[in-house]
Order: sequence, then structure tokens, then C-alpha cells
Amino acid sequence: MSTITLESVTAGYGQSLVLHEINLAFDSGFHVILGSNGAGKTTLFRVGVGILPPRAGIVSVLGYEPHRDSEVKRLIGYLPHRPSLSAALSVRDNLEFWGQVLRLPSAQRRSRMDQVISDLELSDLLSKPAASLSRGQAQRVAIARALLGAPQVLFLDEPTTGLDPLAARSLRELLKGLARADKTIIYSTHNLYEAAELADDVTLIAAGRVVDRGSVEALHQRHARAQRVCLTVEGDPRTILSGLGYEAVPDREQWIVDLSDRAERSRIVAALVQAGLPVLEVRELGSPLEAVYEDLESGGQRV
Ligand SMILES: Nc1ncnc2c1ncn2[C@@H]1O[C@H](COP(=O)(O)OP(=O)(O)OP(=O)(O)O)[C@@H](O)[C@H]1O
Repeated sequence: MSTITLESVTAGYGQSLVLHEINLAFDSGFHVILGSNGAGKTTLFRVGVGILPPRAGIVSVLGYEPHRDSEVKRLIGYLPHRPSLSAALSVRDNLEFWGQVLRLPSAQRRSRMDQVISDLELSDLLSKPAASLSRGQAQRVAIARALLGAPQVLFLDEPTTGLDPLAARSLRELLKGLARADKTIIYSTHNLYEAAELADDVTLIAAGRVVDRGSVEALHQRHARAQRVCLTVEGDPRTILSGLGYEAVPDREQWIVDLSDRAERSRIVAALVQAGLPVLEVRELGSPLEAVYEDLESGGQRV
């Protein structure tokens, strides 16, 4: 049985339904959820951690129904979209308090606190009241809190939001290590580079429905049409390319070309070679998920 399963799950707020007939299963590894603002990612996370009961369908995490079995909440680490710390408490007391909520025995609480303080580089912040933290500092404390119980399952809703580039990188490395150590990580982000770097698989959500799921490569194959490439060519390719309907923009020794379709790559390379202009390199620019995302947003292929 998978660590997390959602079967025909429907969920929403008041009169409005947000998630429709969601069927998903996750095992250990890194699972990225992608979708535009309002697509339903945070709602999916709330259902997954048991804060929002589904209207219909079955949610199971580690064999429990999270909205019914409060025990499972101690086995799940959750970073909400807008994490709230206890403003008047220091960073240390926030973590200490959370360790008590999780009912960690005191020796384990101390060792886990030491671990997350080191992992999230919080030692200089421990005596500061949470209210005085910068946004990125508060985010690091909230992530530490989510990791405190060494949970088997992590739901992290845009965790790198507000982190500076080095803190974001060190968090990504930490989480990659956890995914390798058989944890199940459900992760939402709007950063497509980050998503492509981390994901074992990506779930695409639009208007509360799962529209596709797969590895970055598989999604790229299925969805990416337009492609921006960087060509390294011996000579000036502009005349040949303009004959094929493409504009080449010079970029130092290389040329940037926007292709309307991936399949055009081989056509332009063949035309250049035939014209006596050897092509030394064709490199796709940007994240491979960019074109996937564009296709998703333009209401492209649904599966
Ligand atoms: N507490 C709430 N009450 C009513 N409607 C809500 C509530 N929270 C979210 N919604 C609505 O549910 C829909 C999905 O919101 P959700 O926060 O799940 O999207 P999201 O994919 O996480 O978006 P974002 O990328 O902006 O964080 C939106 O239309 C939103 O307005």
C-alpha cells in the first residue's frame, strides 16, 4: 500500500468545491505539485494533513484517515502556506512547545531540537521572539518545526518562499537527503527550476483537477511544444534561419532561437549543416518545465 492515497477525493470551502475527483498515490521520494495561483495545491495539502475533511472520497496517510485519526498528525510534518509561530515566544520556546505538542520524550526532544537547529542554521536566532524575525528567518523556524518530529511524511507548501538563495539551496539539499532516506515529501513551488531539480515526479493541477503526472522528462515529452534554444554555429546562421521563418538573436558567440515546436530542432540543424554551417551545440534554455507549464496554462493536453 502507498504511503499516501487519495481516492476520488472532492473537497472545498462552504458552497464552493475546489478539488474534484482527485486520485493520487505517493510513496517515498520527492513529489512536486505544480499549478497556478488558486489551482488547489494548498487545499490538497490541507486535505492531506487532515485539517480539511474531504466532502467525498477517501484519504489515507500511513494507513490512517488524517481528518479522523488525530494520532497520524504526529507522523506528518506540515509547513503551511502561511506558517504562524507563537509571536511572543522565542524561537527556542516555539520549538520546545512544538516538541511537547508532538509528545516527544524529553531526551528525544532535545536531540531533535539540536538537529533541526543545526539543519536550519537557527543557533543565532534561538533567543529572539518569533515576532521579531524576518520573513525568511520565520520560514526557517517553521520548517524546523515541521521537521522536528522526524516525520515519515512531509507536506511542504512553498517552503523556499522568502528564503535567500543560499538558505534555499541548503534547504533543497537537506530535503533531497530526506527523500533519499525514504521519506515521502509532497512539495509545492512556483519555481520551475527548483521543481525540475528536486522532483522524482511532478503532479500538474489545474482548476482543482489532476491533469497529468510523471517525471520531468515524461511531462516534457508530452506537453512541451515551443522551445527556446541556444545554437553554437560556425558562421552566421541568420539568412538560413530567416528562410525557415525564424529569427536568430545573437548572444556572444551563440544564437538564441524560439522554436514553435521541438520537432523543428532537427529541421533547422539539417538546414544549417546543408548550407555548410556546422552546428557545434544545440542547448535548450530555461527549465524543462517551463514549456510544460505554459501548455498547462493554455489549457493544453489533458490526460
Ligand atoms: N479558506 C477558504 N475559504 C474559501 N475559499 C478558499 C479558502 N482557501 C482557498 N480558497 C479558494 O480555493 C481555491 C484554491 O485555493 P488554494 O489556496 O488551494 O490554491 P493554490 O493552488 O494553493 O494557490 P496559490 O498558488 O496562490 O497558493 C481558490 O479559488 C481560493 O480562493
